[in-house]
Amino acid sequence: MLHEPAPAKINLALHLRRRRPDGYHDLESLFAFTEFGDTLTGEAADGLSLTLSGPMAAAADVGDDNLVLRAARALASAAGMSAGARLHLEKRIPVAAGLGGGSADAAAALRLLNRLWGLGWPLDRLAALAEPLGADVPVCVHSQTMFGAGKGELLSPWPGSMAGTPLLLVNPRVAVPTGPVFAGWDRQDRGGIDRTAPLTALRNDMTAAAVAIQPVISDVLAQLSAHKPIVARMSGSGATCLALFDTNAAMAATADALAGTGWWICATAIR
Ligand SMILES: C[C@](O)(CO)[C@H](O)COP(=O)(O)OP(=O)(O)OC[C@H]1O[C@@H](n2ccc(N)nc2=O)[C@H](O)[C@@H]1O
Ligand SMILES: Nc1ncnc2c1ncn2[C@@H]1O[C@H](COP(=O)(O)OP(=O)(O)OP(=O)(O)O)[C@@H](O)[C@H]1O
Repeated sequence: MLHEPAPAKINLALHLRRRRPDGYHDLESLFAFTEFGDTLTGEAADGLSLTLSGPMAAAADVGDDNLVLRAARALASAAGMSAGARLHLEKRIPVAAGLGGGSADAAAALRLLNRLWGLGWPLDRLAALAEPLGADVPVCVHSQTMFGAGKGELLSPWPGSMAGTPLLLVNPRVAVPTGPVFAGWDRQDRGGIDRTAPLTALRNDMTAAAVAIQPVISDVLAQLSAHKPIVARMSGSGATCLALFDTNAAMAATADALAGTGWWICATAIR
């Protein structure tokens, strides 16, 4: 039995640049990954199957459309073989939450099946195959802090490590679909990411459009900011917001203070 972690993705910064003729958006993002995530397990089998368990399994129960299965079929087809694997997903990442959950699962499937089927493909080759599965899937194949441009698939290394930095994730238990948030962007290019700037000088340009759809997101950001984190910011298209802290004690105190809200709260760290 093979095990593969599917770390949740966060956008420490997300700067939108322009709407493209194909309807997608060129962006710049500082992507990072968390110690928290889903877990995919798999073993050899004749046909392809997927079972789900875990706190968020119901929302990810989308049958043949599951990104794990779509990734498996894409890899088998590219490798010229028939897809055979018995897969199981422990689903913990909230769905439609800005944490790239489905993308993380698709990427985990590519890494796991690359091993199970003895393909030996390098990560860059898996990431190229991942592009049609979703804009976040290539970076999830790497699952490490990276700078992304284009739709998010033009990846380059981010110098320095933030691994171990205490991180709080808070989702007000509302699902936010990605497309409508992009559509609500005011199309003002506020500039790309200055790689030498401190995190606090960077932005998530999707925040206003997401707040227009789910106003509770501004409450989450206000409550996190009140506890003086290094930075508090929405991730992706929301509604999950993240806060980075200097110490685990400061993170835990903030988690305690928000416990009464009924929001989904996850105390973790950057991986
Ligand atoms: C918001 C982010 O999560 C930030 O990391 C990503 O840009 C979105 O990644 P994703 O969910 O994997 O996106 P996809 O599944 O490829 O696209 C969902 C929808 O978002 C919009 N979309 C996505 C990525 C992008 N660069 N421009 C877009 O306009 C498109 O309307 C698309 O139909
Ligand atoms: N394994 C999966 N886990 C979650 N959602 C999946 C999965 N497979 C397919 N989906 C579909 O993908 C949709 C988006 O879910 P996901 O959690 O990936 O989005 P997200 O957190 O909004 O991502 P992003 O950070 O890119 O905005 C779901 O509504 C669901 O229909």
